[in-house]
Amino acid sequence: MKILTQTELIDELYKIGAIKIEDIILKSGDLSPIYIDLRLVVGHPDLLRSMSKLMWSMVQDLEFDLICGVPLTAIPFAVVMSVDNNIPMVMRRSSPKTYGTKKLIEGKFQAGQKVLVVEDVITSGSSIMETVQSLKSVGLEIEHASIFVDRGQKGFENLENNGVKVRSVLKMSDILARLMDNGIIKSEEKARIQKWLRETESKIDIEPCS
Ligand SMILES: O=C(O)c1cc(=O)[nH]c(=O)n1[C@@H]1O[C@H](COP(=O)(O)O)[C@@H](O)[C@H]1O
Repeated sequence: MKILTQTELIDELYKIGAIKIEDIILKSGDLSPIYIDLRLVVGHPDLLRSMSKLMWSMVQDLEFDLICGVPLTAIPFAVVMSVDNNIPMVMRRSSPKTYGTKKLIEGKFQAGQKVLVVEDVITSGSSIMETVQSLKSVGLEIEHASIFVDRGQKGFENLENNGVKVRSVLKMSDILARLMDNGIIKSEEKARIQKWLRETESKIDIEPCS
């Protein structure tokens, strides 16, 4: 299987409509001029596998016992990483079940085990922190997160300040540079998007977590 290079990957993501140069409301409520929609990747199994292999290559030197994808979009990436490398997975529910076992974290684990958290896109890092807190509440330990796209706003810094080190495959700056190289955006548009990303960054904070 051919592993895509960074530029091939950006071209492919643009081709399937996963990189959108249009105003879209973020989780934060801000209207962003660019949006990365990796939910579309499940419709392209070769691309999903290629992206998961790249995510794995960024973290394979680290020590962890389990993998946990942030629900929902990162779960397919976490499954491929788990199956390809024979590392067990756990799954976080958005709220504990009110029936049956009433568990928040599903799967087989023991307190003290180290979990690699997997996420598709980070903006503030708040989605990762919600999963990290749930994992910690059952005694699991989290040191690292594997991300596909870091929007280059404050997520990296917010997560590091909360004890989670981030390794990402792509940064928003790589995406913007490639979109300009292949003529999809012009330099004025790139500058406009970069200005927006810089200006909104100062508003992006997350609560410190214990
Ligand atoms: O809403 C976002 O910030 C966001 C931006 C983007 O380009 N793509 C995208 O998928 N998102 C969503 O926002 C989440 C990450 O935002 P944070 O929790 O602020 O880091 C991701 O899990 C996505 O659900």
